[in-house]
Amino acid sequence: MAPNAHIKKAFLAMRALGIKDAQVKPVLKDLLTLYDKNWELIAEDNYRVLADAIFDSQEAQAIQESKGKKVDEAKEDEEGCASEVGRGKKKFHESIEEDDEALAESDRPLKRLRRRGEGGSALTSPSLDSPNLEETPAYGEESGLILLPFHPVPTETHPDAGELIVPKDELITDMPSSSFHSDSVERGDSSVLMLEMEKTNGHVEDMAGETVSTVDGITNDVSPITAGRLSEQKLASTVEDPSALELASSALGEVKLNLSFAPATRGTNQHVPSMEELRRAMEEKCLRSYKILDPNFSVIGFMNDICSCYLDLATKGKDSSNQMPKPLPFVTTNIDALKKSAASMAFTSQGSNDHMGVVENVSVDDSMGLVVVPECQLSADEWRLISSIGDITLGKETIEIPWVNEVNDKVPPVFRYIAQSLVYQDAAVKFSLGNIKDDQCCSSCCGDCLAPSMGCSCATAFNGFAYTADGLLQNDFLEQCISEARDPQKQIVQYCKECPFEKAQKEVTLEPCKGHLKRKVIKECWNKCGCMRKCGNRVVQQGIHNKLQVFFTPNGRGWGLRTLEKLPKGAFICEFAGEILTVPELFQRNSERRTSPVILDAYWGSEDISGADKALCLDVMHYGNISRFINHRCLDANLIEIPVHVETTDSHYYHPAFFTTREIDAMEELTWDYGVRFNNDVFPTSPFHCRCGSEFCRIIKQISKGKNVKKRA
Ligand SMILES: C[S@@+](CC[C@H](N)C(=O)[O-])C[C@H]1O[C@@H](n2cnc3c(N)ncnc32)[C@H](O)[C@@H]1O
Repeated sequence: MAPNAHIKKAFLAMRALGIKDAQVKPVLKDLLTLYDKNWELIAEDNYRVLADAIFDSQEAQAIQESKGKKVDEAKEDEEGCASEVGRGKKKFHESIEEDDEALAESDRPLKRLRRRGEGGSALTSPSLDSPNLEETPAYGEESGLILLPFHPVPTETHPDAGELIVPKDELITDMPSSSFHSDSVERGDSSVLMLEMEKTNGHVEDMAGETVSTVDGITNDVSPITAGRLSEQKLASTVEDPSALELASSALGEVKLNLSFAPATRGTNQHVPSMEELRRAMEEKCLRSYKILDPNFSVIGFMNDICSCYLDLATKGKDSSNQMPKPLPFVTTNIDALKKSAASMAFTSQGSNDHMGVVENVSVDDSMGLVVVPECQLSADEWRLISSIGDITLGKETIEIPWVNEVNDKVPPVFRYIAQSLVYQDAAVKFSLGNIKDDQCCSSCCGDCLAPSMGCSCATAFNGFAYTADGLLQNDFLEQCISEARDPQKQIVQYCKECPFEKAQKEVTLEPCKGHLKRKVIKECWNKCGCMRKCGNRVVQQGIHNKLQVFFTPNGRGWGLRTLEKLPKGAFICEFAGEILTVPELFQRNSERRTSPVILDAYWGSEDISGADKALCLDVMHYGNISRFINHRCLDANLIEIPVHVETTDSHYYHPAFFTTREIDAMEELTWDYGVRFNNDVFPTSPFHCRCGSEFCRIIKQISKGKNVKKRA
């Protein structure tokens, strides 16, 4: 690589960390000399050596400066400042010096991603991880736009305070220097949260308070606050007090902002929310409630919101918080992410960054920062997309499913999340009690049909229950399904007299049916049954319950779905929910397809699916659930799709449901064999070059077959 390309990459890497070029230059120069221009060493682990060297040089500089100050102080003491007046004067000087120190530190990077001694990669910028560096902003361009939810109200004494704050220089200028202690933020219940800025030597400075009104009208006693840099926060619980949460601290940890329960409330039915929970709750609140920071936004109001969020989370109770530990997604909050998203038009067409009080060089995992979004320029869909980071289902499932992109700046495609399939237009799917025959339900059951004493007609009509008492698939049943799907010897193929699929292609000469696999199906109990809602024969209808995550795959397969927890064999993951279309309707949608529809053909060929309207399929392109992100894997996929009857036993409609074919580790991608042949041009999805990585990959087999044929010829 040309030397200037190396330099450019190094600067880009540092810019992604919020380190200014001027800070990079001297250190890089030294490193090049030290390493004898060995770029390989410098670039290793995403320029970790360079970042560490910059941090080290900054720390050394800060220590040098503080030593200088101590010498000055000692001199002052020697000269004798013993009188009260003298002490007051000294305190004044100290506070000025603290401000100076903070100012001196304002050139520091936004955040050190990895503190010294901690493992892992120092740099986790998504744009750097991206295999395509071309996609990162060109050197010299502004790379990001974020704004801390912090906007002081202009006052007589601080007329400039109404301006937007640039995080990397964000001294808290609306508050006088020294120490801050706001107690008694009354919320009308017994839990009182104390917000305190404390010195790390353990003592909280009890300063004379002054009354400040907050945005929500609550009047608090607030004493002066020491200038600190929110962008250099350390977010962690304090070690000494497990119920206290450290919100922020200055770079060297001299000043900390802690959130703690008042002693009187300890031991009540409350849990201490994690910083991640709190941060996520606050991010959502800021996106939903504030959207764009208005000039009246006050940091005190913001801190009050933190307290009430904290209180809300704390009083939810331990159990509810345990149900769903909230993994913090790797969030791309910079403007480049949005430039490439559906929201791009809104951003690029309107105004320059200058209009928005712009900030540059944002560390993407500094999620206290928010994208500054001019609200009026975004469509509802775009808003939904941005705010679905924590839960792509937008609350439509009982469990949250976050999305993350550790590879590039892309955001997920716009689609409407639906937890249940919906008829698009012509599909004749209607459920009625009258259509369910007595032998197709278990009206005489009560309780749990899986209890041994029960003789349940739902089970007898379908050769026994498919589920175990643990809610997993019976192993025998699952193994049969797997071998029928994978082993051609075990497959029963049925042929339609007049295949709706061939018919829908409107070819002049109707092609013969290519055959449909006869499938094993599951019948669940439903509303006409006498059993309880939690009956063990109701699994798919209970919905998704595992911790899943949508993520961007690193090898060119777009988005995928993975599990965040270990899954047992035979576990239900999700159903394939989308628009219910007739096959002709599907073919009318001749758009470029990114998603693969599912044909509900489990019974085709075995009975007369006369009339094209009866042959149905599901399309997840515009309306769908999490299954729209499941990628294909040839043959040995870890999910299998099994037809499940819930509301009806009609053969033309069922729920295609995904179950695990084996135990799956946390963070493993969930895959499913679409059944695509790659040489079959009738499969209703756009062809894709398979990158499943399976040793049984059909495309690889085809390629090697082709090579062999050529060789023989
Ligand atoms: C149901 S979608 C899966 C989600 C999709 N990856 C996305 O980003 O939205 C199916 C599409 O994903 C891509 N895909 C799925 N499996 C793949 C594979 N094994 N290799 C390459 N592309 C794949 C293809 O573009 C396919 O049309």
